[in-house]
Amino acid sequence: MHHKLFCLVGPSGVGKDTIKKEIFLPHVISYRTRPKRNGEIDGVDGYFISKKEFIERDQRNEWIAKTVYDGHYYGITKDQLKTLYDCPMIYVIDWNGVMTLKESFAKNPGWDHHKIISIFLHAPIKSLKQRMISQGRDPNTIQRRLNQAEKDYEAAKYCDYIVENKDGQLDKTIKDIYEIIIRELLSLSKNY
Ligand SMILES: Nc1nc2c(ncn2[C@@H]2O[C@H](COP(=O)(O)OP(=O)(O)O)[C@@H](O)[C@H]2O)c(=O)[nH]1
Ligand SMILES: Nc1ncnc2c1ncn2[C@@H]1O[C@H](COP(=O)(O)OP(=O)(O)O)[C@@H](O)[C@H]1O
Repeated sequence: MHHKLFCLVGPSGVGKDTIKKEIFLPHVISYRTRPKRNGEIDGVDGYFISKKEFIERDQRNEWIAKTVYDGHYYGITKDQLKTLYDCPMIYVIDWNGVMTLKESFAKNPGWDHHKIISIFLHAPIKSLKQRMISQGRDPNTIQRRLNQAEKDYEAAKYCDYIVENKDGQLDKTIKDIYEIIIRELLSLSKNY
């Protein structure tokens, strides 16, 4: 039996990575082929690898929950989820990846896809833009991510929870997410 996997889903700039770091749970750190942003650390904010390595590992079927976002590849290996045997984890992932994970869990004995809990983080598009500008992200990348945001918002209707991350209210958002996590973990213990 494994623990619950809390997936943070949402458009760029909504605050997924910031919130992930504030939640006191082990993180699933994904491999990615996009360049490192200022201040990002390899092995902490992601494993930054080349497209060539990603494709080679793909040919060996190593990835589950892989995706392509803005021309870059992202994924994790099944082994990275072994921590779930000991405790719950948190994972920043897109809706594509949540679906792939659910399918993969459903096919594997001992893995329960109901234990994948998706939390959609929402903020209006003008906040996304302002937050990415404040981070000093490159203007072209910001524009491409804002174009993609329309599509990212659609995932909200499929997620288990929607949390609004209002401007200047990060603490409230974190509290809301902790409440969800605690509620979900209590329901897990009741089911045992
Ligand atoms: N399916 C999948 N999506 C991922 C993974 N890692 C990150 N993502 C998603 O890829 C997208 C881009 O992530 P990132 O480059 O960090 O950009 P940001 O959302 O602008 O911070 C986001 O929607 C993430 O949720 C992964 O391992 N699998
Ligand atoms: N509630 C909030 N109000 C204002 N700024 C926020 C809030 N939440 C996050 N931010 C800021 O928005 C920026 C984008 O957050 P980030 O976690 O990188 O987003 P994502 O991972 O979803 O792309 C960061 O500079 C972060 O500090």
